[in-house]
Amino acid sequence: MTDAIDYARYDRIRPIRWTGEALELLDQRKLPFVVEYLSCASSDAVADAIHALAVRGAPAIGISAAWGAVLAARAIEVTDAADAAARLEPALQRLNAARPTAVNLAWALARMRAALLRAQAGEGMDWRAALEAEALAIETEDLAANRNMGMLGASLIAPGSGVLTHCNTGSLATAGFGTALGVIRAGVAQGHIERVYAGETRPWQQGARLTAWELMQDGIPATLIADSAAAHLMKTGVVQWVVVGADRICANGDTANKIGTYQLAISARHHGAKFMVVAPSSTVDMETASGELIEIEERDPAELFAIAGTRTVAEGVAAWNPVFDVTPHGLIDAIVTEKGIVEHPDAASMRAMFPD
Ligand SMILES: CSC[C@H]1O[C@H](OP(=O)(O)O)[C@H](O)[C@@H]1O
Repeated sequence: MTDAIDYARYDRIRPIRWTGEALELLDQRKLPFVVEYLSCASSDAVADAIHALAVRGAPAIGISAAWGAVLAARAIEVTDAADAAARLEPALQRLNAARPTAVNLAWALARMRAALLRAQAGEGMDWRAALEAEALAIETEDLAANRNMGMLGASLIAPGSGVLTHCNTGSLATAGFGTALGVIRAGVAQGHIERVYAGETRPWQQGARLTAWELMQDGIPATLIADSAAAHLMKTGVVQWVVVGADRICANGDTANKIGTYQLAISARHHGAKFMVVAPSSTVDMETASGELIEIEERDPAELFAIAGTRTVAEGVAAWNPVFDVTPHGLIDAIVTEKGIVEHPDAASMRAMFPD
């Protein structure tokens, strides 16, 4: 499924680097003009980097937390795996508390706890080695999933199409290639996608600062739009698909994603554009029945008061800064994961795709 694309050309951007001693994170607060890595030598440093959005993107924060668990394991002086679980738990809790909405964080930490349990049961290698192998597996699986989803999602897009995307869902948000941006990369490579539009994604500007940078690195022509221009763009008829990522997909297909996604879905439906959510199965949370149960992260209102460090708002005004919203499954035409495509998602079709 994935042999038609030269993936090496998309591997230049690596936001997460495990050195064997520390986790190096490409500091996404400084992109696109400063390429600088943050070296995290402890699990708390990783938790801080996730909270501060030095590393962001649902899959990327899950992968980073997994490596954070490896760093925590190295910091505790126990040999017995049974003692390790209890000693490790506070650090895992601090990693999990770094951001609330993306389920990938909790999912990755659950994978690490399960690896520790297997080590405790005496299955094979030393427990610290088992955790390191699990973190590597989580990262490797994510890259393979993205490449597969790219082809699956691109197969839905007819030749000659225009696509609008939101936030950043590329190599910077994952183990590589990206989710929604992976579909765009595959669709462009196959000649299906002729026009790529990226929303700037206020207030953190993931689209303007990160997605535009990734697409220019690829040599893929792209047009940046203000978030507020999206409906007007769709009215002109140049957008056939809106393709976005996800931070948590519920059991009925309701999807939490970057703030502004919900209004894109409403506008897409009004203007006859299709709406695609692309995310690995690590983003699917079958334990959460529907979108109103998802905790929506609210960040410091001050993020709305300045651009690139320059204040643009009068003193004294209040601000409300939710950084995710929920798109109801009825506005989603397709959910693409590495396990396959769920068209017109609802509780039944989601359960059929994710039975256990
Ligand atoms: C493949 S990234 C998924 C998701 O994460 C982003 O949020 P943030 O930049 O705040 O971490 C955005 O919602 C992406 O769609």
